[in-house]
Amino acid sequence: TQSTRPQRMLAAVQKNATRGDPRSVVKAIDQFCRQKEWAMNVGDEKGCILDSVVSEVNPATVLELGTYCGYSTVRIASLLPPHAKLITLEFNPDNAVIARQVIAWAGLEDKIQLVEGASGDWIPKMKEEFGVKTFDLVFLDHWKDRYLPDTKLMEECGLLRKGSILLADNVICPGTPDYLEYVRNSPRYKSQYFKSHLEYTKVEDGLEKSVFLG
Ligand SMILES: CNc1ncnc2c1ncn2[C@@H]1O[C@H](/C=C/CNC(=O)c2cc(-c3ccc(F)cc3)cc(O)c2O)[C@@H](O)[C@H]1O
Ligand SMILES: [Mg+2]
Repeated sequence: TQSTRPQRMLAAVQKNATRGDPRSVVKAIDQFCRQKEWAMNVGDEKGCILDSVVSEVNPATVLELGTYCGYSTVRIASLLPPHAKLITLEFNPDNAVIARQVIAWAGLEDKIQLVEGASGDWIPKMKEEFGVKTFDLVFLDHWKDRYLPDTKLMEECGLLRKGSILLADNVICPGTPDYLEYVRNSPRYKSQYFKSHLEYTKVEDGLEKSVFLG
């Protein structure tokens, strides 16, 4: 039976990366996507911007919306201080199966909680289910038309505090126009655009970093 792209990506990790070495997992996926098959990971170029924001924020609690195969999950978790926690939401069970194995290969299971389900269902339950008060950093990389509704939901559920950082992928390509308009014009956010390129291509894309002002 035909394999899927996530399955082939996982095979590339298991073949080329060293168990317990997150950077080698990231490198193996980037090589697979450059040399074999494009895939919608945040990638190495935008990944460096992601790394610098994570290092600057030094978050104790991180929420990722849209795990996919776990590339950015591993990238973020590899930079977290001890005892920091990353919760990542993924509603496609096939992708979740792959992501769990990528996370395990990187040896980051202790820092990452992959929750299977939809962001809209889980955001309202974060406090009661996971004992999370607020998130220091949220990485948005799921369906692009869900960035805005989920951001409003996080506000309503009190999951953002003064200084919480939202970092959104793909604000140019495929684009998240309603989200961009909101964070750039709302008095409750201070927003900044980091120009880059769509993963593994020369097409323009970028990350939007938005500080919640409370
Ligand atoms: C809505 N709530 C949700 N809750 C939980 N998981 C959710 C989810 N929405 C989507 N997901 C999951 O996130 C992942 C979806 C990510 C969507 N990303 C994109 O569409 C995307 C697409 C591109 C892209 C860019 C150019 C192009 F020509 C083709 C594709 C580039 C990217 O970097 C992207 O992130 C899947 O694993 C999906 O199952
Ligand atoms: Mg993306």
